[in-house]
Amino acid sequence: MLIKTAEFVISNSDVDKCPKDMLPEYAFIGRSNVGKSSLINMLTNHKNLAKTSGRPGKTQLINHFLINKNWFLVDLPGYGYAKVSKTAKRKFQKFITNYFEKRKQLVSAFVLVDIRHEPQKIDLEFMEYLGISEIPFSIIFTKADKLKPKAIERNVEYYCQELLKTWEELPPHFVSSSSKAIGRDEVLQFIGNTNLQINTMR
Ligand SMILES: Nc1nc2c(ncn2[C@@H]2O[C@H](COP(=O)(O)OP(=O)(O)OP(=O)(O)O)[C@@H](O)[C@H]2O)c(=O)[nH]1
Ligand SMILES: [Mg+2]
Repeated sequence: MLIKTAEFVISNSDVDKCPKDMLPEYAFIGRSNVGKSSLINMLTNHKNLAKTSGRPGKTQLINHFLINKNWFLVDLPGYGYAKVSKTAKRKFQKFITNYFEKRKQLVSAFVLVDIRHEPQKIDLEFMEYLGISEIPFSIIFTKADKLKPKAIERNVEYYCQELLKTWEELPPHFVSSSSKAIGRDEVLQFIGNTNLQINTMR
C-alpha cells in the first residue's frame, strides 16, 4: 500500500457529523500519549498532519484524514488520562463508543500499547469491548526505539501469553516506532490486504 496523498478533512465529537462518504476507514485508539497521532504522521510520511504533544490529552476529537482520496485514517483521543474530570471522561467515553458502535465505514481498529509496559487493565478491557462489539482490531506495540531487540521480543511474547489467557486467538500485532519508521511497511501492507472492504453487515 503506497500513500500518495494524505489530507486533513474534519474534526468533531459527533459521529453523525463524520464524513458521509462510504469510504473505508481505520481508527487508532489507545491510552493518551501512547503515540497514535505520531503513528499517523509516520504512516503518511507527514511531520505535522496529526497534532502530537509530549503531554497526554492532545487529541480531543475524532479526526479524519483522507488517504489517496479513497480511504480514511482516523485519529481518536486517548483514554485513561487521569487529569480529566469524571464528567469530561463520561462525555468522552460516550462519543468514542458512539463512534465504534455507529460507524459502518470502520473496517478495523488499531489498539496501540506502549511496548515498554505490562498489559494494562484499561487496554485489555477496551480490547474486550471491541471483541464483544465484533469490531476487528489489531495491536500495535509503540515506541520500539526505546527498547533493545531482545526486550522487544520478550515483551511482545509476554503480552501475547497474557492475551491467550482470555482470547482463543491472538489478533494481528505489529511493532512500531514513529521516530525510526519501524513497522510502517507492515501496517500499510496489512491495510492493503484488507482490500479496503467495508463490512456492510455491521
Ligand atoms: N521515542 C518515541 N517517542 C514517541 C513515539 N511515538 C510517539 N512518541 C512521543 O510520545 C508523545 C505522545 O505522542 P502522540 O502521538 O501525541 O500520542 P497520542 O497517543 O496521540 O496522545 P493523545 O492525543 O494525547 O491521546 C510525544 O512526545 C511523541 O513524540 C515513538 O515511536 N518513539
Ligand atoms: Mg493524539
